[in-house]
Amino acid sequence: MSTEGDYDCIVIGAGVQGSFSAYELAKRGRRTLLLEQFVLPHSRGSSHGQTRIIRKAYDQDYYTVMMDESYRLWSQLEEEAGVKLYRQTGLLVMGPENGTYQVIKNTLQRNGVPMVILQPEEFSKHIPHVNLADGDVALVDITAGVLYADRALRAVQGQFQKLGGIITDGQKVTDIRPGDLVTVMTSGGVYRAKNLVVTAGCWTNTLLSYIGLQLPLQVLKINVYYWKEKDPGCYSLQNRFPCFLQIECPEAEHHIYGLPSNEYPGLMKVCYHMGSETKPDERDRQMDKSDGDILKRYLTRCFPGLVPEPAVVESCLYTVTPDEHFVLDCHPVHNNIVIGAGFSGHGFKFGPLIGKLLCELSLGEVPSYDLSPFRIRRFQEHSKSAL
Ligand SMILES: Cc1cc2nc3c(=O)[nH]c(=O)nc-3n(C[C@H](O)[C@H](O)[C@H](O)COP(=O)(O)OP(=O)(O)OC[C@H]3O[C@@H](n4cnc5c(N)ncnc54)[C@H](O)[C@@H]3O)c2cc1C
Ligand SMILES: O=C(O)[C@@H]1CCCC=N1
Repeated sequence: MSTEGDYDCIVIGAGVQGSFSAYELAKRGRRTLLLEQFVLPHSRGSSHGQTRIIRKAYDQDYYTVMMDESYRLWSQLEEEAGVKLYRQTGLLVMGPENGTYQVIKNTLQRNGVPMVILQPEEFSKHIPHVNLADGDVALVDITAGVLYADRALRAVQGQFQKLGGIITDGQKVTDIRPGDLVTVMTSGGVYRAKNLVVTAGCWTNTLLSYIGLQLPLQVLKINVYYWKEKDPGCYSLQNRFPCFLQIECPEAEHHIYGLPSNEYPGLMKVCYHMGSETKPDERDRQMDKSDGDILKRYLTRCFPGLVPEPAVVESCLYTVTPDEHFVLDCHPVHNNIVIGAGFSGHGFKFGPLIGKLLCELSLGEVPSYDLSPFRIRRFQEHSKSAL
């Protein structure tokens, strides 16, 4: 058993959201313990892997507005840690003129986000090697790009430790006792703190079951596919190929997205924004790869420069809420317990801001943004509160 200790705050889960929350708390002078069940770094949750998309192209204003600050916080971390975490590539958004594409375009315009609308007749001049589907239109969110995910986790955890924060990995939290001092039991010790932040990704409901709460969260296994370029480099970051988001296409019910080839030379990451249900500890027993067939059909039609057979397949997990919006809130009864969950496959880019917001909630401050879209009580009819 490790040494017991009292902290101002304990954060459970060292994924992107827990790591940034711990870092913010330490920056604000709080003695903070970050607990992680696996030995770090690990690839069993949602935050591992080389890359993520960062963008302002959203269908809700509040995400676009929040991204303004998130970009600034990412660049602050880059400066503090002396590492490059973001590469601007732009995000090519393609889809039928009406529907989600139009909503995203309106949001970008309303919020003055720099973008380029590509006329179909000049599309291939700007974006070679891509066939814009008949009836589709396209724009580029200029602000968007690639975040180096694994590197970002290393950077934020390193900065947290430099501020005196303690990371205890390889210790699974097995019970939580609420109170003025919250007691957290792990496989290796017992810890106490005035405040607790739960950022446990797909395992959130297991942890919430110790404190009388359940959220309507669905866990999905996402197959992360890389596809070989026929002409190496033709979709590469070095050749200024952008990230892309394909909305509403005949092959797919859900979005398809991709990032330029970079981390594995000659391979481009293209994935389906949907997966099959799993339990977090049984991810590798979920073998459904039907999304691969959807992607093959789409790539054959729209990305003729890729071999339509996956070259590399990795795995990752989404924790999805019914409306795909995050959960950022205090526990309904124990207000010294804060929950950050349900990032629904789009939370990485917000990491630094989520950390700041969860820190503000934890310190009892008025949060910097209106958090009503992220409240637990929106799930009234879904939530199985055992309180
Ligand atoms: C394939 C894929 C592509 C994505 N693409 C994008 C993208 O392009 N842009 C974007 O913005 N977002 C993207 N996302 C989403 C983003 O990566 C997630 O929203 C984010 O990583 C969620 O982080 P988290 O900290 O909530 O969860 P996690 O990273 O899973 O962290 C939770 C941590 O809690 C730990 N934990 C759980 N239970 C316990 C316990 N009992 N005791 C101790 N520790 C515990 C876990 O081990 C884990 O390390 C993508 C996600 C996936 C899977
Ligand atoms: O959040 C993102 O940018 C990616 C791409 C679109 C679907 C989900 N994640």
